[in-house]
Amino acid sequence: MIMGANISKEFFENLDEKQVQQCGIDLKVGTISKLNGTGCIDYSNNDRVLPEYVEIFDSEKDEYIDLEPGVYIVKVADKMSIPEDMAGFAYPRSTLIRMGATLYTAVHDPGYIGYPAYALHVINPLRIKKYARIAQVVFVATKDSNGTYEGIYKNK
Ligand SMILES: O=c1ccn([C@H]2C[C@H](O)[C@@H](COP(=O)(O)OP(=O)(O)OP(=O)(O)O)O2)c(=O)[nH]1
Repeated sequence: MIMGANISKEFFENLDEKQVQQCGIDLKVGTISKLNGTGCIDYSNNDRVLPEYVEIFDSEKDEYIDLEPGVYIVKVADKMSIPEDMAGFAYPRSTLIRMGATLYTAVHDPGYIGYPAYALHVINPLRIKKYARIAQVVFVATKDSNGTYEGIYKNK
């Protein structure tokens, strides 16, 4: 079952009412980075390498950015703390899709705490203004989870 927003808003600090949707929470843009170099993904994580992130926008100090088609990494400005018996799934806002851009997102694990990062695929040129709401996250109850998230992205 998807949690109603009156439950999931408790997983965030400093939310604005505008972010509280019917069954999800809208997430704001924090920073935007370009990718530089080659990533490496393997089985054990021993050889895991993330490409260099070159920050090109920060909602704290910039008003807007005009993005050309390409792939960028967006770090959201909202910190979430997911309970041990829930998981989160983030989607692009439909407004973003209607402008010819989308997000690629993964599972938000039980026990995860932090500011998620998503890949933003800009297909049609796009202006993003500071703290734009670009994603919506929904939370579901998990049954019999195998522990909580303790990986390298926790508290980042
Ligand atoms: O699009 C997403 C989805 C999730 N997360 C956060 C929440 C999630 O709990 C955490 C780790 O995600 P995942 O388990 O997919 O990471 P991994 O690549 O398997 O890394 P690890 O080795 O730390 O498990 O990252 C994001 O930042 N972006």
